[in-house]
Amino acid sequence: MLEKVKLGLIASCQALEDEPLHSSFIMAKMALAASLGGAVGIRANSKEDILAIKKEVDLPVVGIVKRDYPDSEVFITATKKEIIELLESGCEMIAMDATLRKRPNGETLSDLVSFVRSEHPHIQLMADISTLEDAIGAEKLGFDCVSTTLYGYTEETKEHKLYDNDFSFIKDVLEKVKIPVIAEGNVITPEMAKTVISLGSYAVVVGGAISRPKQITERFVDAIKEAK
Ligand SMILES: CC(=O)N[C@H](C=O)[C@@H](O)[C@H](O)[C@H](O)COP(=O)(O)O
Repeated sequence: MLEKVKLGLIASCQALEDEPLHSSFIMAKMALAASLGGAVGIRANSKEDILAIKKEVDLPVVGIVKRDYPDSEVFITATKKEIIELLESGCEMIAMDATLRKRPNGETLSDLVSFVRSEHPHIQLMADISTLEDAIGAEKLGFDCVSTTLYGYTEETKEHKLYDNDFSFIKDVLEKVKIPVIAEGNVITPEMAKTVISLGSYAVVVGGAISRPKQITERFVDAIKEAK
């Protein structure tokens, strides 16, 4: 998958149960629209959505399963159960939370990586990181790439947005790891996408700004309010 998405746009097509567009049919159509627009890869949540997307578009998919657990804050591909679902989905790459936080059931990131590597070596692995330490740890564990997905979404980083200080977080990650760094999270304009690629990101993932109409609408409404 990595070869196919180099310097390109990965469109994240996700809608959770509480979102208006929650539907595998709609996510597959979103992916089709993204594909027609020139996206080179899709990021998607759940086996059902990925199966539907795979029928609609011929693009590589990075799959996740979002699931909440009572004993952990980790919710993106948290345990082996989610990995097994993704292995049945036909996705080319699996992304998982690669923060240093405790996982549910006492499972460990290193065991999950070893499981995929030993049993399914053709599947590539993306580390969803929130800090520099996460990125360095993920590279040591043998991930194929890191994505800045969780920067701004953990207790430790919640005050930050990816675009803060001219994308200083991405610059730091790019300096510290050799594996491809993918820019993801709050890339909300084409200019921002261009910036992260010029900084050296391997590819860029854009979600809400493409596939979450509620979020896009709110941005327009807020801008209009400022003009009043
Ligand atoms: C933090 C979290 O749960 N991120 C999720 C990860 O898959 C998605 O909800 C995001 O849409 C995705 O990361 C892309 O980011 P943005 O939608 O900001 O372009």
